[in-house]
Amino acid sequence: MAQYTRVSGSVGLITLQSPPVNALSAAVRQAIVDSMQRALSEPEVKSVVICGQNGLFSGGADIKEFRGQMSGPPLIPMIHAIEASSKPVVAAIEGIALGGALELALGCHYRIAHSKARVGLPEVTLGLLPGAGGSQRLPRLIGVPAALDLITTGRHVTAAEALKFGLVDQITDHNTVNVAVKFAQRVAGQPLDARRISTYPCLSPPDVDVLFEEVMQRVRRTARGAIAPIACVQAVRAAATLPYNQGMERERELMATLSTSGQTRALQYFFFAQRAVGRWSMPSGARWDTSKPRPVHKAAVIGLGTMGRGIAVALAQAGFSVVAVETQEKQLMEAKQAISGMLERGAKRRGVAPALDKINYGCNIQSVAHVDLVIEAVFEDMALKKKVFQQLSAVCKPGTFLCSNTSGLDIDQLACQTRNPELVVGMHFFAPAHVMKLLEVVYGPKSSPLAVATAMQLGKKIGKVSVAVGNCRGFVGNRMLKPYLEQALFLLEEGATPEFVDQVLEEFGFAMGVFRMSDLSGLDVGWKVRMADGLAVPNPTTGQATRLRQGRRYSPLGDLLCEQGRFGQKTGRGWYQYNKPGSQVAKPDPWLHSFLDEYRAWHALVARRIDHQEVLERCLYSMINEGFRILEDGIAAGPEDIDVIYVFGYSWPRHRGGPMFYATTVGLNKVLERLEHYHQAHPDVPSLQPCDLLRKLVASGSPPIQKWREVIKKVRSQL
Ligand SMILES: CCC/C=C/C(=O)SCCNC(=O)CCNC(=O)[C@H](O)C(C)(C)COP(=O)([O-])OP(=O)([O-])OC[C@H]1O[C@@H](n2cnc3c(N)ncnc32)[C@H](O)[C@@H]1OP(=O)([O-])[O-]
Repeated sequence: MAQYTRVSGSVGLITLQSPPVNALSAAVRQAIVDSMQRALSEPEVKSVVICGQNGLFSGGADIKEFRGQMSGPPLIPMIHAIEASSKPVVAAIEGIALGGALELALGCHYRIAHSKARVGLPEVTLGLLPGAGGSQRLPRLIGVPAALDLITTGRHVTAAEALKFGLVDQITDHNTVNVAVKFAQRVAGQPLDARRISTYPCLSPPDVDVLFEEVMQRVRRTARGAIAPIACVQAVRAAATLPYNQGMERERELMATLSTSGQTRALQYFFFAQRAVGRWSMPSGARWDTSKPRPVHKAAVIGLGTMGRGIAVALAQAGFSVVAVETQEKQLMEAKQAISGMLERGAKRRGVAPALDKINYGCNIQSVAHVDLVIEAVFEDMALKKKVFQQLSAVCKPGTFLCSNTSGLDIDQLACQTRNPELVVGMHFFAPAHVMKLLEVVYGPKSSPLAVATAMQLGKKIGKVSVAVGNCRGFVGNRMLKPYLEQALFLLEEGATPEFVDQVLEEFGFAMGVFRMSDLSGLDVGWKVRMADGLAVPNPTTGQATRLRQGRRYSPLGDLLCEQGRFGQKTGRGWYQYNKPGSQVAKPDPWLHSFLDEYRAWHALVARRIDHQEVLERCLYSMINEGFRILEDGIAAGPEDIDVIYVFGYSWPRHRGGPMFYATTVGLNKVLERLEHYHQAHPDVPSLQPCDLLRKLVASGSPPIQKWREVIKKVRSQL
């Protein structure tokens, strides 16, 4: 809705009213059209101001409406009518003007923004382009280079930056609507021809072709298969090379292609999925809206290796007082230097003072006695972690939350070491912890809703997307990674190369294929875990038995590489070779190819030709199958949690929505049928055996992903 009032005698004020973000729903658009007609027909009204209620201009088109048939007046003619108005129209921008809302403001003759407002055209992040004239008006107003930047990245800019670009005419620290109304009174009756952006020529730099070529190359490189950024460049190019009307026609064509693509559906799903994970629930029935967090003022990090350093930086940068503890004197000094460097570089990038004084260092666990929350980040060794939790329980003041950054160990075993197991949760950060957005908050059977709520809130405050998950080996992310890694190794045994497997996965959209990723993370990490589990054994014998461990098929390939000291990038050798240890440029390694040949000969395996489809299906469907098991087990509350974890923590291409959403685009019946096929071919690989939930979803007609929770509830109630 929108409210129309007359203010100061001669100004028609249109206030958008559609909580929570005044999105431009059909009702809002209709109300704008009606209000404009009224303002134009009332002789007393000399000018118009458009604003949004509750200090928020608008979050743009109503994304929920994209799912169904559009109704109500379309945005394009509505904005054209505003621009063509004979009375000046001023946009009073408070809070945000994003997407269609900024396009609406670009149709106005003037734009006045509050100094704290943010504006942007984030349509690209939803798999779209600014398709209500934004791709044609913005370059005409602020020039091609700046428009290309804003439209292809979707980034929000501050009012100050918008003023610098000429995107807004004025910024104010005062009541924006009042300022805009006064402004509207002043400009009433003035000629408007020079204020209609669609009539402006599009000013391009002399080397505009080179610029478009460069931007297109950059976008193709970084898009990882996403089509919207490319369409955005094409639309701006149309603005730069065609008259306005023809440019609008091109915008319409490109928009039509994007809006029917699977990518925009995936990105819209993902937009809501990101918000859904904040509404967490636990199997006990505890929920986000009934569990209050306790404020955390002071936090501690125990163990200052790579993860601990990143966590300390993330906390300090968000304004928390941090006690950083490392018991080895030499490592403490190194960590101190590294953390200060990270804080200084981060502060320089953000143009703020480094938060060096937020961190106090200590080499004794006693120094955490007075903090509100501790994050343990010592080496991934259960015995060591148990000892730390015993010490923490004895040292910390009553009520301190004790969290572990373990990437997969049993939270419950750690909780059992403490006097208050209800205050123990996992906080699984991803490396580098001050950069990566994902945080898995892991609750054990004893974790209280208070502890979960507090960890979730802390995650939010330090800028993480936090997902609450249950306690099991590997939690959600690493548990699903296991079958994916396993299939990749089996494919090598059967005839593929690391380069081919990686190429297929990177073409799918992963930032890195499985082998390049393993080289980056370090092959020794998984090796140590497999040794502790009794899986990796030295000097295996020949024959079938070597490739069977604990009753299931096993590939010792990764162990054999580690036995040769090939730990990946850090040693300069892994699945690839590198110029020197630490180098990131992976090159195919002839040694590795001969090693694979010898391995196959040793085990009497005959290499066969493996195609693109088999690599994708075996790696991805086995991972998706594990995702269904996770849902069945109640470790993740819904598919959105899994998808958010995979996009933010494991570089799953966002335009494919996450593994569970991807399964719906493939078709659940097809995923089931292919899993059955591969399981028949590899009966000793349990991860290929389709899980019950997948079968039940297919049997119930493959409902849309938004309905899965109902089926899951039914499956669980039958257990
Ligand atoms: C021809 C077409 C051309 C135009 C295309 C477009 O305009 S495309 C659009 C271009 N615009 C964008 O891409 C902007 C997308 N939105 C945002 O970036 C952020 O939501 C924000 C910055 C507006 C507010 O951030 P914040 O952290 O303060 O809050 P929050 O994020 O938690 O959201 C609060 C609630 O509002 C909901 N909701 C929000 N926006 C929309 C919407 N447009 N629609 C519907 N709903 C929307 C959101 O789901 C949530 O609901 P819930 O879960 O409570 O039921």
